[in-house]
Amino acid sequence: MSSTVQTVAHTVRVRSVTLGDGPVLVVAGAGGSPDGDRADGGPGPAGADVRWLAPRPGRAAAELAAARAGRDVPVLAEPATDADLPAVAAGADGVVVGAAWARDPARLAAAARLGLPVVLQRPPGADLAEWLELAARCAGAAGVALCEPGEGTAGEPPAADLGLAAAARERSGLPVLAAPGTRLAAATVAAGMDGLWLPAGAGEAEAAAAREAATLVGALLRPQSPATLASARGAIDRVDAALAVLLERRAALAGTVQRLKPVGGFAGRDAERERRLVAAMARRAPRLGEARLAPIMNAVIEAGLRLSEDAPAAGPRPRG
Ligand SMILES: O=C(O)C(=O)C[C@]1(C(=O)O)C=C[C@@H](O)C=C1
Repeated sequence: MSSTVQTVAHTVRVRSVTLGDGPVLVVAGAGGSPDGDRADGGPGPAGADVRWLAPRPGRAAAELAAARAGRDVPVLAEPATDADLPAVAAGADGVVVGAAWARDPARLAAAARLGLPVVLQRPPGADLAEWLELAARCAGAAGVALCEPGEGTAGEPPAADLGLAAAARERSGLPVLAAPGTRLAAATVAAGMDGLWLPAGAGEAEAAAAREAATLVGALLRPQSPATLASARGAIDRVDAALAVLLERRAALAGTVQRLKPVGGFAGRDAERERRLVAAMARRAPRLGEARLAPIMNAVIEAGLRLSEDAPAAGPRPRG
């Protein structure tokens, strides 16, 4: 593939996206069993930042081409056989070394030599030392990212060992993807993971939950240092998304307070309470400080009071 693939320290560039710096990426597609579910080039869930394809033996070229058709999303490919490597090199933006390949030194080396970024899954039962030792053997790769697939429970998609994945990230400095299963998207982002890996079979709802966790939890917990206008605006958009959720929640709570106070609304405004909440916020936002926060919070408070007058029933009813 003629796509640009480059590595910056601790980040791995996969065509148009970067793992390890910037937003948490949603990676969706194949895998999920020790051998990797071999999938066709179907569309995968909408909203994924990266596709993960496990082409069937001998069909890598055709299935990669089908996966690319109509969607400008970077594609990772998990080869089935050694004979598929040239097609992967030609048609994928990164190569996945799945559990079935990771412990085969010749195959690991051959995958790394393709010159693509490598996504190295932790083989079943591998401890941190073994996983990082395998990563160190990826000479020639255009960067290495780790993927923590977790162990499956009966009837459930696998969920990552987040403690192990976080330790791998800290120890190696490499970006790490981890499988959130059906319930741990927010926890996976909070654990510092750089990508959420949704194995084959994940539907639109799981992809949407992953995207939401990447946006909201990422905005709160993931430091960003964007270098381009587009990436800086993307980071602002994520922070604004989190702010919107919090503002809506705050307005509902303020509405509850209005119904609980002896005198609610603008008539019951409490200047001392407002001053104290601004001072408390300034301790978490020292660069903005009280003087800049005060007018912001005044606008927020007044919007809440107006909402409680316009739509008094919209908030939750106080209990007891
Ligand atoms: O805490 C209260 O008394 C409220 O009515 C809530 C609230 C707010 O939105 O935080 C709104 C108006 C008051 O002047 C102070 C604070």
